[in-house]
Amino acid sequence: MKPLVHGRWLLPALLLLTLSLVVGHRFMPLRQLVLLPTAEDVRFIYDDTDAGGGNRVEWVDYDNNHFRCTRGSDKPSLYCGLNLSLSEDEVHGVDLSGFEQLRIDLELDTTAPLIALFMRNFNSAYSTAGSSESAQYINFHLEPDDYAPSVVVRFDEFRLADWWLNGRNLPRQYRAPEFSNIILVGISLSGELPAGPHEAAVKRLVVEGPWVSAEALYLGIISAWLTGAVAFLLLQLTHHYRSASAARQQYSELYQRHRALHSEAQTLSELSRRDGLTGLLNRYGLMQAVDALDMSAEAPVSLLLLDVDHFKRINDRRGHLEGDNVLVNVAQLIASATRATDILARWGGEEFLILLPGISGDSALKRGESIRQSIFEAACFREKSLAVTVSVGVTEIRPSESLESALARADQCLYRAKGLGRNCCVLEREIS
Ligand SMILES: Nc1nc2c(ncn2[C@@H]2O[C@H](COP(=O)(O)OP(=O)(O)OP(=O)(O)O)[C@@H](O)[C@H]2O)c(=O)[nH]1
Repeated sequence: MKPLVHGRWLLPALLLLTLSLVVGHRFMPLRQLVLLPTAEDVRFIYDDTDAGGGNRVEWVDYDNNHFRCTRGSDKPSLYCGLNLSLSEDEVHGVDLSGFEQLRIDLELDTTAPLIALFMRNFNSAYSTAGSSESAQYINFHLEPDDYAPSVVVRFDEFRLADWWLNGRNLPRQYRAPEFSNIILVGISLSGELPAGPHEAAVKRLVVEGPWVSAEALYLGIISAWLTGAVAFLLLQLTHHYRSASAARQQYSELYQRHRALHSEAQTLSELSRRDGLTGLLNRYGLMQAVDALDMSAEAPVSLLLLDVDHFKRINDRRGHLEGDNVLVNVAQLIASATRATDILARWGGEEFLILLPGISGDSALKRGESIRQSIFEAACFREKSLAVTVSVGVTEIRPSESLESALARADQCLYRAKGLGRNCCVLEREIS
């Protein structure tokens, strides 16, 4: 399974993306909502005549929101301005809470000491339908130094007017400006207007704010990182689990193969030590068995060298296959006449070698005699009218003597047995 290579690039890429979002968010163009002019804007001008004031308002150019306030000198100057309605029923307004500032493009020709920008927010918690006066009055006063063709006022600069707040006994949460349901936006030439005409044209009224609030952005980034981290951990866990399973599977397969090879090697090793026809040890197997034998601990150790008599004749008369059978039967007879601790080997064609640990030369002679007898009388040969006999050379291996040396003596004994007419055993002593 491939490791998660792409993970190397993913982390720097995500860090870069996060950094870009955090930094880029500050420089992203703001979302805008144009309040004026719009195709269906509803606006009207007003003055303080009914309140006993001395200001008179009139349109100079309705299409361009251009109005004039003329101050009469005999009465007080209260207010005079232009309102923009954002609600048909003065109850359902526009939610501006996602915005951050108000931008107003103005053309002014006035010496008014103040220009009030204001909004009204309807909330049934403190407002009554049909009474626009009950909607929150949120305002900000521009002073002459602030007058400019384009003025921006942040929402956090707006305040609730004291005259609206006083006497209402509102709970604390309603004593701060709300922008969630604005039903009216207005501009008013305020303060003590100098006598004479004052003109203002509202070219454009726009609210602006980020497409995504900083709070939502950071929350989104944190959520994305947390989700990513959990997903990454899960992927890692799955990856490691699969790798571990694959490794376990591989280990198990290798172990099975190792066991099969081991058993095969044991079989081959065993085969390499055995004679293919009789199943007795071959020369190589015998040497290994002798190497493993502690001669001094097992002393005395005797050696029998046994040869089938006139075997060539058997082969010639009964065929090679029958000759093989004779060799197999002789091996079986030898095996059944010996102990498990004795070491049996096929030494050559029709020659067998028997090592008898813990057995002296005299006892070995008796054993050789017993083996010779059992072969001579074997029913398996008599049944086939086969006269199978063996001659045996017997010797006791001397302390520290090599096998080759003892074998040479046993061979002499065997030669002597053949000379004595075969089908007999000769002990080394008998020829010395
Ligand atoms: N069938 C068979 N014959 C074998 C095998 N190995 C050797 N021989 C034969 O054994 C015979 C041994 O003959 P000789 O060495 O002349 O000995 P012998 O006929 O037994 O005579 P003596 O040893 O003097 O009694 C040969 O003919 C070999 O071909 C074998 O594995 N199978």
